[in-house]
Amino acid sequence: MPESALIATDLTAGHQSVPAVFGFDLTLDPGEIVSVLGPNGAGKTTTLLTLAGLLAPLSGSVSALGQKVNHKRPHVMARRGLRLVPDDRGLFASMTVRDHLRLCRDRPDPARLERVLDRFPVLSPLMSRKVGLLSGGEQQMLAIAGALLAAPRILMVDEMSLGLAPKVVEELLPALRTLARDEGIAVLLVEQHVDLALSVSDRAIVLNNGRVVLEGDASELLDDRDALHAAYFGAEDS
Ligand SMILES: Nc1ncnc2c1ncn2[C@@H]1O[C@H](COP(=O)(O)OP(=O)(O)OP(=O)(O)O)[C@@H](O)[C@H]1O
Repeated sequence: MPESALIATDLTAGHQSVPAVFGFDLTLDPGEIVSVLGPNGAGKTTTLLTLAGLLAPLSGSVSALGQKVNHKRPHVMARRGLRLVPDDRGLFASMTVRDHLRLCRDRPDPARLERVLDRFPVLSPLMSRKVGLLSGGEQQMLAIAGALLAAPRILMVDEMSLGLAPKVVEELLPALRTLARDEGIAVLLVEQHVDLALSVSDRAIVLNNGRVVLEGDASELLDDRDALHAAYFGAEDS
């Protein structure tokens, strides 16, 4: 068995000492895609930021790539291969696309750049354009392309489908599935598009009010509409 890419144990996470996520456990393996789902304010982004080392846990522990995540030095984990695409995309608006992609690479690797751009052909003619002038969808593709260029071992994406045309999402998500499998990247997605996320994931976790209310095999959850509905909106009285 390969070593797990990410392990979170009994995590309590929140902001300014106010907890928003309680008792969260996760084991994420290389090549696996797990989606974190749930209604607005459920605690998905808080969880992701804490797992990525950008927010200190209030209690519990997180280890990634065989090392305890040091929340005071998140760049160390980034260098080891943990990449997060935040929901605001984290781009440099005044740079050109070319310079932005250059910045995303630890080491120049033209072959990898070519492979990544193959997945995002829309970016190729935009290399000289300023990032701030790209459309929302183009910016999202650039953010994901930039994260992939760094050859991540763990990739976390907050709201991947945000601003993307449905057709693009339909192509991008399966491409992510292939990448995860071929390169052994452990992927954690936060997604509002439940069916899309489940269709590409191995497992899913539904948070509501900061607590895990449902988790399991993605294909089984996809078939269990009642359980999903109850996880989002609460069980109806019979
Ligand atoms: N910077 C912050 N300071 C204080 N509270 C915050 C902060 N960010 C989020 N919260 C609170 O933490 C809780 C969880 O928010 P979070 O953003 O993690 O939810 P989410 O599931 O990602 O929501 P959405 O789907 O709407 O983006 C919410 O009650 C939110 O108001």
